[in-house]
Amino acid sequence: MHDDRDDNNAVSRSVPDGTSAARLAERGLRYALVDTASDAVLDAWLQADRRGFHAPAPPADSMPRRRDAIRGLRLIGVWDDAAPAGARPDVPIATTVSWPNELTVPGGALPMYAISSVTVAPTHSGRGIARAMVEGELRAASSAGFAIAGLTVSESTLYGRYGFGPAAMAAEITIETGRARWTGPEGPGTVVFVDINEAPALFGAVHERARLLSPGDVSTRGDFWASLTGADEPDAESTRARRFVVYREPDGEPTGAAMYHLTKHPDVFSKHTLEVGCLTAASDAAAGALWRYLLSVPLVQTVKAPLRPVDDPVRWLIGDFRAAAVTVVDHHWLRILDVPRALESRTYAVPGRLELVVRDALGFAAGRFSMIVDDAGRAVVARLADAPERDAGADASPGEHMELDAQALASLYLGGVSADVLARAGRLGPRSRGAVETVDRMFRTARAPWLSTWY
Ligand SMILES: CC(=O)SCCNC(=O)CCNC(=O)[C@H](O)C(C)(C)COP(=O)(O)OP(=O)(O)OC[C@H]1O[C@@H](n2cnc3c(N)ncnc32)[C@H](O)[C@@H]1OP(=O)(O)O
Repeated sequence: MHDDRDDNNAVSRSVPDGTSAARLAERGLRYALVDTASDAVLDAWLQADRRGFHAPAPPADSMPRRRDAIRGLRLIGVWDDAAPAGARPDVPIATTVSWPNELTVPGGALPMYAISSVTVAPTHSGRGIARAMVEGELRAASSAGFAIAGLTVSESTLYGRYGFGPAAMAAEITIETGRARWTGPEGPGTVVFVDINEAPALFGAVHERARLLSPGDVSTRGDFWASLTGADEPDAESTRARRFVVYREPDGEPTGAAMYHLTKHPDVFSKHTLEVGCLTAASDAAAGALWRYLLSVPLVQTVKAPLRPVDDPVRWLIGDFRAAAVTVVDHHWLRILDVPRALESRTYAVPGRLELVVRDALGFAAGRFSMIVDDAGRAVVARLADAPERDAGADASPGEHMELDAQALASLYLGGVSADVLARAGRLGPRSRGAVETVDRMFRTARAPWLSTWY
C-alpha cells in the first residue's frame, strides 16, 4: 500500500510556485508558504480560511487541536502588506491547502494531490488571486510527480477553467419511509449503537476498507473522522444531536457505520426527518442492514441521504421504487497532470487501441498519445510525436482517434460519464466519433465512481 506520509513531507516542504509569486507580486501581494512552526501564523491562516467560507470564528480552546490538524499540510497564504490601517496585515487575504492522498481507481489506487480551502477575501476578489493560487498548486503537484490532482467544490463553475472535470457524481436520495417497505435480504449481522468516543476509529476503519471498493474514493487525513463525527467538539449542539450505529458481522467485526441526526417536524411528532451524515460499508450486507435500520427508525417520515453513489442499490431494496427521489450532483473533480501515468494506473474492461489528442491550455496534459490495452486490461500509454496526422497506412497505427480537452479526459477517467454523452454534448473533437464505442467499452466500470466524503 502506498504510504501517504512520504509524499506529505515532500509536498508540505516544497517551495511555493515562482510564477504565481511573481504574478501576485506585480499586484503588490505576497504569496508564500505558511510558517507552520508559528502558532500565531497558523491562527491567522485559520481565521482567513474560516472567514472565506463564512464559518464562525472557532472557540479559543479548540485552537491547539485545529493547529495540529493542519500543521503537516502544505498551507499557502497571500498577504496584502499594504492593507490600510485598521486591517490586520497578518491575516492572509487568500488561502489554499494541499496534501497527498490516495485515489481509488479501477484495479488499484494512485497518489493524488488534494487541494482545498481555496479562499479569497471578498475585499480582494476578481483580481486573479484564485487563478494564481490554483495554477500554482497544479505546477507544485506536477513538479512533485503527481499524475493527478483532485478537489471537491463549493460551486461547479469554478474549476473547469483549470482543466478539472467532474469525474464522480453523487446522489442525494430522499426516501418516504411510509412507502419504502423493505424487500431486501436480511444480513446475518447486527446493528448496534456506538458511543461518540468510539465513532472516529470505527468509522475510519470501515471507510479504509470501503474506499478501496469505489473508484473515485480517497484515503482520509488523521483528523478527518474526529471532525466528521464531531468527536473533536463533543459539546457542540450539532454533535450532541448525532447518533452513531455500526453493523457488526456475527463474529463481531465492524463492516459498516452510519451517522445521522433528526430534524424535528414543527407540529407533528411522527413526521421527523432523519438526515444521514455518513454511511460507509465494506460489504453489501452491511450497507443493506444500515439502510434497513435508517428506514425503520420510529417517528421518521423522511430519510435524506446526500453524497450517495449514483448506483446505490437502495431503490432495489425497497418495495416502492417511487418512494425514493434521487438528485444527481457533481462531486469529485479531477485534474490529469500526467496522461501516461494516470491512464496506466487503472485497468480497463476490454483490450483496445486508441490515439488520444489532448488539448490543455495549461500544458500539463497536452499532446498526442497512443494507448494500447492488453487482454489483462493493463494499458501502455506513450507520448507520440506532435505531428497533427498519423500515418493512416502504417501498421503501427495507434488505433482509433479521440480528440478532447483535459477536462473531458478527467471526466472520462473513472468511467463516470460515457464518451457517447460527451460526444453528443459536443465535448469531443469532430474526428472522435469513430472512437466513442471503443472508449466506452474500455473505460466502463462495474460500479459508478463515487467519493463518499467531502475534503
Ligand atoms: C477546492 C475548494 O476549496 S472549493 C472552495 C472555493 N472557495 C469558496 O467557495 C469560498 C468563497 N469564494 C471565494 O473565496 C472566491 O470568490 C473564489 C476563490 C471562488 C474566487 O476568487 P477570486 O480571486 O475572486 O477569483 P479570480 O479573480 O482568480 O478568478 C479566476 C476565474 O474564476 C472566475 N470566477 C471567480 N469567482 C467565480 C464564481 N463564483 N463563479 C464562477 N466563476 C468565478 C473568474 O471570472 C475568473 O475567470 P477567468 O480567469 O477564466 O477569466
